[in-house]
Amino acid sequence: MQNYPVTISLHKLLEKDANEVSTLQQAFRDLGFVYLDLRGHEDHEGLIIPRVETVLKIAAEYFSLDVEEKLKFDIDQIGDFKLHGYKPVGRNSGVAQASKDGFEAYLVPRDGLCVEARDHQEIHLPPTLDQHKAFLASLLESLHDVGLELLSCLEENGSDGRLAGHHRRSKPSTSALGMLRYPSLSASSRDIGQSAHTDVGSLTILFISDRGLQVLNPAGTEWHYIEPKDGCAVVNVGDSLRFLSDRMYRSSLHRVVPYPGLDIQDRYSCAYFMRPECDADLVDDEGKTWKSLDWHAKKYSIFRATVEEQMSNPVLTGKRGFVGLWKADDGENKESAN
Ligand SMILES: O=C(O)CCC(=O)C(=O)O
Ligand SMILES: [Fe+2]
Repeated sequence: MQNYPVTISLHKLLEKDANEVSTLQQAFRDLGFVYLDLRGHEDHEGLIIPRVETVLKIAAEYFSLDVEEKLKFDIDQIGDFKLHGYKPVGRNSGVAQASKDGFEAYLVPRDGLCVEARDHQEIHLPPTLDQHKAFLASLLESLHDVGLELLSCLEENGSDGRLAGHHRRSKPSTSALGMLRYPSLSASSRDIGQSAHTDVGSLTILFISDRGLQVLNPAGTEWHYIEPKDGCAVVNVGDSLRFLSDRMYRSSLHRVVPYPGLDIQDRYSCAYFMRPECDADLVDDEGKTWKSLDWHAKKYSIFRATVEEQMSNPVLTGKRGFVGLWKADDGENKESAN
């Protein structure tokens, strides 16, 4: 389906085009996903799209290192909140029953790079990334600004700060830039892709090099592929924005699986995970109030759980007993939601 999801122009949003703003709001109520056309969007640091392309090259250089080298910055060993560092392939549960995930990732936190961290610590990156620290920090800032613009457009009562006000530039948050690599995404392999999940934060601004991303339709019956689109990011709503908007905006399940008939090698993605300030209050579906930081920790413990544990836990998916398992014989037009 070529026009799925809808495409929103950042340029028009910046001009406060009322039609574009209402199309964005409707799309986030219905599906929680849009393409965001960033072509020509430039801030004081330059155009966004070429800078993202540079990040993907930096990511390729970094991921080509030996795994032992990369594990010197193991995300599970740096701090308590899995906000900074390297995640090897296979640490999370996978897309199929009893399988493991098929992607490696490096997460660069915003705190310590763009804003003083809660513990006042500076961030030390692996040498391959450290030489690009200022460049990465500036991209984090630019994408945060894009996110703030989107949030202000989502405030229904005319940009009253109700959403953007929980994501102030100068405040610590769990926001981070993720670089991801899927070494092999093929129906014939077992430990592949990324299992069905909703994002923990407010907005994810995602750049993809290849096919494989799927979103579950609002009826919960069918998976749709989201194809890469030139000059566009894929932007989706996460749990925190769903909670902050009193459940008005949808945080949809999505996953990364093989594309029928394709063996994809080295699929890269780059994501800005925009998340609320650490002490923002979030009220979950059971009426429990969480500090944003604690919601983050809770959710990450579920990503590491087995598929069986996930099935009995509604926190990951918002839907008890459903994790959207993929089967190796899922083919074209057969992407059922199990
Ligand atoms: O790599 C992708 O296309 C999706 C990544 C994603 O959903 C995530 O990291 O939360
Ligand atoms: Fe995601």
